[in-house]
Amino acid sequence: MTECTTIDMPFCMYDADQHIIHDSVEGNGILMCSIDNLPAQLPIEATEYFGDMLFPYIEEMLMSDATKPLDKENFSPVVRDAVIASNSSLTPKYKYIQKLRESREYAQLMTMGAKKRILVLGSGYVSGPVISYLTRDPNVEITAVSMIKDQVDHLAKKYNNTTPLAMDVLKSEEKLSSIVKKHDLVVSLLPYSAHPIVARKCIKEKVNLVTASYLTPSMKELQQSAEDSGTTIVGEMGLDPGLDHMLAMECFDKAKDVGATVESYISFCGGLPAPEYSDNPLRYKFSWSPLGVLLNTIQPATYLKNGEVVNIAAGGSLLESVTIMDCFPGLNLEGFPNRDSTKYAEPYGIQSAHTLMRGTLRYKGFAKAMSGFVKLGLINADPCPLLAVNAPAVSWRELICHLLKVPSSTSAGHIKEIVYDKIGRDDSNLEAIEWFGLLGEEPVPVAESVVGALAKHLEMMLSFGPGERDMIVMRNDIGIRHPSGHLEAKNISLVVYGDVNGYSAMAKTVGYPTAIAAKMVLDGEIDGKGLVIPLTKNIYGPILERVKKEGIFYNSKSTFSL
Ligand SMILES: NC(=O)C1=CN([C@@H]2O[C@H](COP(=O)(O)OP(=O)(O)OC[C@H]3O[C@@H](n4cnc5c(N)ncnc54)[C@H](OP(=O)(O)O)[C@@H]3O)[C@@H](O)[C@H]2O)C=CC1
Ligand SMILES: N[C@@H](CCCC[NH3+])C(=O)O
Ligand SMILES: O=C(O)CCC(=O)C(=O)O
Repeated sequence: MTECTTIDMPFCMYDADQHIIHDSVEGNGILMCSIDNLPAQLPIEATEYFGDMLFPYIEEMLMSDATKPLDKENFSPVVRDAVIASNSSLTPKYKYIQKLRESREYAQLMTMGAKKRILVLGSGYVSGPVISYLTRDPNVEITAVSMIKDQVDHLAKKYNNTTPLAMDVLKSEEKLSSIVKKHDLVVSLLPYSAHPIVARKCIKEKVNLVTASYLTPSMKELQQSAEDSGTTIVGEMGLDPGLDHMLAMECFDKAKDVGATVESYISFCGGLPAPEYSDNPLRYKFSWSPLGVLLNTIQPATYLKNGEVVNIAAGGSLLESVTIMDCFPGLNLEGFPNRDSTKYAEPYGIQSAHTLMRGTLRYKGFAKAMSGFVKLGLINADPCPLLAVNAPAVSWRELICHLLKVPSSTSAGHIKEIVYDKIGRDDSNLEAIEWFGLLGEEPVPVAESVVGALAKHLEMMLSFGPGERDMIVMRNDIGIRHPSGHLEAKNISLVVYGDVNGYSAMAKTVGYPTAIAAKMVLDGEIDGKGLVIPLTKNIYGPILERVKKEGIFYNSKSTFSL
């Protein structure tokens, strides 16, 4: 139907052979009635009858408690049988709806025909270029999945051959399996903690998987089962980790080819606002998962410096190990170590290096302001029932009182004094805490943890506005000893700016390598089984070449000394 019939003209005739609609009820065709304003046209008797039937049940419905499980409610059978969903699940009588939905989605997927199907999980900061790149091939069909329907619907409207699907991947594992099975490849751009669940489904269904995320211990546990099932699981395929590995390996392999030895490797990378948009106390705006950014500040770190292993404890100590970085002298940068760098000595094949360090770059001032948040207990991922969805709302001031174990009736001046002591009586840190409203009356967002709430709060204050852009800066410094005895100090710089009102630099430098790798897996260009990261020439060679076509360029310089 191209339009609805009306109360005055309730019928029309559709002649499918001729593909014409006419008002007459005579002649060939199907008699159609598609009035779209029926509820407003119900006769008054029907409304009254319905009201009379409903009335006896109103009181028990009003008195019910929606947070209680259905079987704990004292409902009459009529009301109980009318409850379609309770506590986020369909009630037993209505479980069939899930089956109907699945068969509809399955039918939709099947209409995609003989094309290659890719399941893209997550529609956050870096997903755009992944879908954009993959849908350039008209033979690729994407199913884009995320929790919020509007977000995936938006992606589906923006890109060709993209079908949206809103679901919570972690709450519907059975459904996830059935969807994975219907695809040729999965690209997971979910928060990294979700990847092992997705990877297990992929292994079970023998569907290859690509992520931009670190291969964490729980991913590494899957090595054997992935190999046994013949599944390829590509990880660390973004910017950092990702392009950093590829640029390093290209350099190491070239050094080895000429009989040289790599003595040191230092790699720093930062996703930053372009300098003109760094005007806040953290000098930072989010271009990728805010929770990921915040949690990274309390990770432990290990690196090798001049032959000595340096360990930095978890809980924020790395913010104290910050150093001024002069690698891009026009930028006021600082750097701190990122995770365990030493574990790359072997996969990089540079076991003899005396220095091996990976780190994070920020504008100067980030680490100090962030350390104030750490000291107040705001970067804490433990479950916090105080912030649960059904708990009474709390303000940031009340949360700070709770974290500092002082009564929330404490006067504003006294709270400020206690906070000031807690952060080492640092004026600029106190200013930052006030700037972000953390002593104010604004309600704390609902979240599973304090850091989850802070991530949501900061994301609202530190996102890129219209016309603003981000940048990514990466710098690899490599010391290479040549057979002649000369030491080559080689630096590789990668600087990319976001497109104003287009893709961010982070989305491009994470999304394009991920998408290129996904296409390579799909086309059999990457065919290793088990866990794969981009350290071999057959992988990094084509990717480093292909990202150039997407505007991602790097340059290198060398100086030699004896
Ligand atoms: N290697 C690298 O250089 C980089 C790696 N990454 C990694 O890439 C991945 C994507 O990053 P980014 O886009 O910044 O992350 P975001 O946090 O912006 O996006 C995550 C997406 O996953 C969705 N999601 C979260 N939980 C579920 C769930 N249970 N079911 C369905 N959908 C869910 C989110 O939906 P909603 O928005 O509704 O919550 C959102 O669309 C992350 O793992 C990140 O760590 C990111 C940047 C750089
Ligand atoms: N380490 C850099 C880049 C991270 C990109 C995501 N892995 C930063 O935190 O800004
Ligand atoms: O996805 C991950 O592994 C974590 C995010 C990340 O890449 C990082 O911490 O730099």
